[in-house]
Amino acid sequence: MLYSPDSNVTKESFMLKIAVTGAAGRMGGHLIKAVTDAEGITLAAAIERPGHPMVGQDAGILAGCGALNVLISDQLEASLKAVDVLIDFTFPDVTLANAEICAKVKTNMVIGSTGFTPEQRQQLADTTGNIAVMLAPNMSVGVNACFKLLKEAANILGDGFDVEVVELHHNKKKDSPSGTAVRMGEVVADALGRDYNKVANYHREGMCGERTKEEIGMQTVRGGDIVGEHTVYFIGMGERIEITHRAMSREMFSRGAARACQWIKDKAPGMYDMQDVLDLK
Ligand SMILES: NC(=O)C1=CN([C@@H]2O[C@H](COP(=O)(O)OP(=O)(O)OC[C@H]3O[C@@H](n4cnc5c(N)ncnc54)[C@H](OP(=O)(O)O)[C@@H]3O)[C@@H](O)[C@H]2O)C=CC1
Ligand SMILES: O=C(O)C1=N[C@H](C(=O)O)C[C@H](O)C1
Repeated sequence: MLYSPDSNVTKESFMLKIAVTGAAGRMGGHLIKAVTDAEGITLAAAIERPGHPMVGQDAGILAGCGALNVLISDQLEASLKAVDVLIDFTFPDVTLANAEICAKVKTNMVIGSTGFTPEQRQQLADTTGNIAVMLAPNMSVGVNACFKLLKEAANILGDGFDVEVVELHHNKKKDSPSGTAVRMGEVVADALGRDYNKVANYHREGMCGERTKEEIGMQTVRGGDIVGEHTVYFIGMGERIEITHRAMSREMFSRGAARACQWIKDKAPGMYDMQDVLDLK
C-alpha cells in the first residue's frame, strides 16, 4: 500500500524506523541528522552507553537539528522493539554485543565501526546469521570508487610496483591503521594474488632489512582534526602513481549510512558491504 495524504494513517507509519548507537559520538550527530534529512526513513531511537551524560537528552537537540522527541536511551534491546534497522558506529566489542541483541530481536544492521580483527569479523558473521548486515569501513561514494580504481591499478601494474598505504586521521582515533586503509591493502593484495594478513608490514625501525617485493607497507599519521585521508602509492623505477581520497567532512559517511538503511531493509540474511549498496561489484 502506498502512502496517501487522504488516508487516516500517518506518513510516519510508512517510514523505515532507524536507531543509532554511539549517538553522542563524533559520527552520532551526523547520523541522526542524515536519518532525519533522508526520504522514507525516520529516527526512532538513539542509544548511548549506560552512564553517558547525554542519556535522557533529545537526540535532535544534540545533533543540532531541533527537537525530535527522541530521547537518548541506554537500553538497546527495549528500544529496538519499534525499529527496522540499527546504525552502529561505535567500537568492535560494543558492535559485537549490539549484534547479539539485533540477532535476538531480528533487526537488520548497518555497521560503520572499524578496528575488527579477522576473528572478530568472523564472530560478527557467525552471530548475525539470521539478519542482514551491511559492514563497511567507509560509507563515502569516493572511497568506494577508490576501491574499484585500486583493483584496476593493481591488475594493470602487477608485481613490478611497490605498494605502500598511508593514512592520516584526527588525534582521537582509537584504531590503527584505519579500517579504510586495511580494506585498501586487502583490495590490492587480492588483485595481486597475495594474502593481506601475510604481506602487510605495519612497522619499520632500525636495521629491519630491505623491503621485500611482496610486502604492502601500512603507515599511520595521527594529529589535530583531520577527518580522514588515504593514499595508496604504487612505486616503480622512475615513476610513481598515487591514488588519494581526502574527506573534508563526516557528512558523506552519514549520508552513505542512511542510503544503506533503505537498501538493506528487505535483503536476505547475510553479510554485505558498501560495494553492494552502490552496485560497484
Ligand atoms: N564506516 C565509516 O564510514 C566510518 C566509520 N567510522 C568509525 O566509527 C566508529 C566511531 O567513530 P567516532 O564517532 O569518531 O567515535 P566516538 O568515540 O566519537 O563515538 C563513539 C560513541 O559510542 C559511544 N559508546 C561507547 N559504548 C557504547 C555502547 N555500549 N552503546 C552505545 N554507545 C556507546 C561512545 O561513548 P563514550 O565516548 O562515552 O565511550 C561514543 O559516544 C569508529 O570505529 C570509526 O573508525 C568513523 C567515520 C566513518
Ligand atoms: O575514525 C574515523 O574518524 C574514521 N574511520 C574510518 C576508518 O577507520 O577507515 C573511516 C574514516 O576515514 C573516518
